[in-house]
This record gives sequence, structure tokens and C-alpha cells, in this order.
Amino acid sequence: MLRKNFQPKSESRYFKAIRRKRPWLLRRGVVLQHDNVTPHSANLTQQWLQRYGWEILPHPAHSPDLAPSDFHLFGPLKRHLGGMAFETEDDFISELRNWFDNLDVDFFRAADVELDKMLQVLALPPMFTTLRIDLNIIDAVDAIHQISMCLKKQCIDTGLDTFEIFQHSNYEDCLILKNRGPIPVGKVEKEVIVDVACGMAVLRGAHVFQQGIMGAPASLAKGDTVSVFADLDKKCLKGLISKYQGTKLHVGNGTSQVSRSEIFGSNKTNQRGIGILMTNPVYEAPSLSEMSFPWLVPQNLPSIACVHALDPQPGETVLDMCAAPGGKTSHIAALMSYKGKIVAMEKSNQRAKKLEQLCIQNVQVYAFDSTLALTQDNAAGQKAGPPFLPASFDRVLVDAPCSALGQRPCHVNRISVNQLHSFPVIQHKLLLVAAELLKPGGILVYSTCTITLEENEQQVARFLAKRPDMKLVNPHTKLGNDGLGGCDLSDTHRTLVQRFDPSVVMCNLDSHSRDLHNVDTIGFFIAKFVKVDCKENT
Ligand SMILES: C[S@@+](CC[C@H](N)C(=O)[O-])C[C@H]1O[C@@H](n2cnc3c(N)ncnc32)[C@H](O)[C@@H]1O
Repeated sequence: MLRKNFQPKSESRYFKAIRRKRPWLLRRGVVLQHDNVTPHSANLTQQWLQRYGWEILPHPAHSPDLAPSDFHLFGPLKRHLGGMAFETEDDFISELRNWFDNLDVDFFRAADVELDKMLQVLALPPMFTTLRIDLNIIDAVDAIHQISMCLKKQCIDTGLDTFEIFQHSNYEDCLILKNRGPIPVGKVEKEVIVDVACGMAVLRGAHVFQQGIMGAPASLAKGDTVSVFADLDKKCLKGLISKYQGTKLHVGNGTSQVSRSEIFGSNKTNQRGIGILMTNPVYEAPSLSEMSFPWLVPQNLPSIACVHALDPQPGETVLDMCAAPGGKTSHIAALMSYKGKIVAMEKSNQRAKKLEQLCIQNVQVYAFDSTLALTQDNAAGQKAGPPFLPASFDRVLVDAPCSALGQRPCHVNRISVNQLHSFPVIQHKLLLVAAELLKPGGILVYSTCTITLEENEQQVARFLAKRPDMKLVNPHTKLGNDGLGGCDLSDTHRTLVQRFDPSVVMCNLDSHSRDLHNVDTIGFFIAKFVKVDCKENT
């Protein structure tokens, strides 16, 4: 066991946050993995290191036979402790402690503050809802009028005030709605437990659909006022009748549209229907499921910015390498006025099928692993679908699979270290294929909805080192912040990428600021490259 004094100082609140969110949003590179210690002590060591903003990598040659002295150190810590062997775990911990104690306290304090801000903001929903409209079908004035009518009806049903709506000043096809909250809402006796995904959707304006309901009291009748709670432990069994004792988050009150027996009993009704109409949500936002216009797509602002950075033009040939569910594919098609060719690839058959069912004009969907999309074989490359020959596309979007730690609101995250480390590998492979498939002069956009350095700035640095013909360029409109330091990306390059960092919201930003909607977003990252002719470039 670890010594008692190994416990970090006054950390209980911090540890609670860590357990909830596993904040792998750590500032600096690698530290260590040690083997053959009890899972409990390994866990504590990890937590302690993470408290100081260090990341832990699994040892590349993990073996269960390693002795307690086999601690494997990487990075700056290795330079300090390199070559030392430790007889006992206590010796190791005490050396670690010395090392940390002698480090620059201000640096760690600053990292702590940043981490705290990020944890807080990730738990909150953005205070804006963004909608993309298809300007090929409708203009912004008409769209605002029709959406306002729809909102009016919604607000009559729920008793909420209507929502302010305006057009984004940089993107004509983007409309912004201003949400409200948090609003103090008293709890009532009858509790309905919903799954965590449903609870997070309620925080962004959704009503509770029956399929999201996990537990409800026996006496629940249609028309009852209930308090709705999200099950943060994910332990509530479907059909629970008693009060849930796990960790739960109150997301608001509403009116039940069904009785308990209609949800769980033999006379179950349509599970897709609304179960609870949210009349007093803690966060008030428009319900998007009631706005089904063919020209309207609810989309986070950074996702809209991402396709504008790609800037596809009518008549071009564009590749979307990670396409499902298709939000960005349909935006690409709209910006091209449905003229030209879009190839949308998606590894998952099921997701590719759903994307195909959207029937987006001029889009060819392929269920295909994009890391294998390149061929040098002329015969194979001349077929209609993948793999493709080098230099086949004018523009390529790599909206990469990622750890998705920028999603908001997020109260539970169970991603493992191994999963976390799998993403940079695949992202790098996708980028290398994308660079080959791009024509000289072509544009590549790389994006993620996460906040880790490894998947963002470090990924870009690694790609630039490998492909000197790919040049980082400014997007036409830059809404995000510069990239983070602390990795191999140069200061100049850091100014060219866009990091959407919602933790800035916690810095007393003036809530009336006109541009708050550009900041209070999900966490996201965008990098834009142009493929230059290396000979020309030198
Ligand atoms: C971030 S999502 C893309 C979201 C999409 N661009 C949109 O805007 O709707 C990443 C997608 O990449 C897919 N994916 C993961 N690995 C892939 C691969 N090797 N080739 C193609 N698609 C992949 C995932 O299944 C997932 O659907």
C-alpha cells in the first residue's frame, strides 16, 4: 500500500472531478507507466501524476513478470530519474515526490487552474444553439421567419419565453439562437430517471423521449409534474420503480405525457414518442426535434467553421474521408451548389448505410477504411470507387475519429488510456493517405472534436515533419484560438491552427459580448493545409 502522506494535498474535490471525467486533457508529454504494482496503488500514482498535468503512457513492452523495481520512465522525468532503480514502491514514490516538490510551482498552479476551468465548462451546455441553413433552398431572412414561427409554437406548448435568433456575422448559412440558464428549479416528489445521453440532450433543449427513461415511480400518471434526473453512474436498471440511489443530476422538471405502464408495462406505447415535456428545464434551449425543415441542420459552430475552412467550390472533386453521420458531407454539397463530385467514405457499414439513405445530391458513399484508400495500381485506381490513385482530389476533409473530449455537456467519460492512445495513430495514417490523394495546390482540412495536444497540435507537427509539401495556411475566417504550446508545433504554426477552447468562458467573459457564441462552443480543433510543389517551395 502507499504511505498515507503520498496523498495529494486537499484534493478530494479534484479527485471527484477526475473520477467523473477522466481528464486526459493534460498539458505535457509522456511520463511513465509502472508495472507490477497493485491496481489500487497504480491508480493513485496515476491520479497524483495527472493532478500535476502529466500524461501516463502504457509501457510498450508491458509484461506481468516485471519486478517492483521496473518502473519505466519517459520524458523529463526520465532525465531526472533515468537509470535509477527502486527497491520498493515507497522509495519510488518518495523520489517522485521530491522531484515534483522542486518543480516550478507556478507552472503547476497555472496548469491546475486551466484544468479546473476546463472540467467545469465541459460539464455545462453551450449557451448558444447553432443551425445551418441551405442557402440553395432558402435565404436567411425567410429561414429566420420560419424558425421563429416554429419557436413561437414550441414556447406556447412549454410556457417558455421565445429565443433570440440572429445570423452569424461571418457565415451567411449559420443562424444562432441564444439559450438561457442555469435556472433554479425546485425538485418535486415524483422522480424520473433518464439515461445519461438523454439527460445531456435535455441540457441542450430536448424533451425526454420514452426510450431514454430508465426509472419512474409506480404512481406515475399522464399529466403528472416530475423532476427529471440523469443517471451519471449508468447503473440504473431499466424499469426501476424505487428512488434511484446512485449519482444523479437534476436536469429540470416537466409534465409526463405517459403513465408508468405505458413506458414499461404490457400496454407500452410508441417508445419514440415524447415521455416528458420539459416545461422547467435547468437550461432553456429550443427543441430541435420539432424543427424538421429540409433546409435546416442543427450543427455546432466549429463544425460549420470546419467546412468553411475547406471552402469547396462548385465543380470540384472532394473527398470526405470520415463522413458519417454526414453533417459535414451535406454542408460540402451545399457549398458546392450540388455541382461537382463528392466521395464520402466511412469505415462502419452501418453508418455508411445511414449516410447513403440521406441521398445527398452528387455524393457517392462508400463503406471503406480510408487508411487503405490509396493505390498506385492504375487498373484498381480507375474504377469508380476506392482505392484511388494519387492526386485524385481537389480538396480532402479528414474529420478524424477522436477521443471526443470536447463534447459538451459531458458529465461522464469512461475512455481508457489505451483507447485514448489509439486515436493519434489512426489520425496520422489518415493524414498521410489524404496528402497523397490530394492534387498539387489542393486543400486539406484536418479536424477533431477533442482537446488533447496529441490529437491536435502534436498531430499537426508530426504531419508537417513527415510531409514538407504540406503547408499550414490561415483559414479565411479564424474564430478559434491559436494552438497550445508545449509540443513540437512552432509558434508561427500555432497561430495558423484553430483551437476552440470553451474554458475561456470561465474567465469572466462579458456575458453580453457580441462574440460569445464564437467562444461558448464545444471543444474543437481545425488545421488547414495546402499541398505545394516541393520544388517550387524550395
Ligand atoms: C468524427 S466522426 C465524423 C463525423 C462526420 N464528419 C460528420 O460531420 O458528420 C468520425 C467517423 O469516422 C469513422 N471512421 C473511423 N475510422 C475510419 C477509417 N479508418 N476510415 C473511414 N472512416 C473511419 C467513424 O466511424 C466515424 O463515423
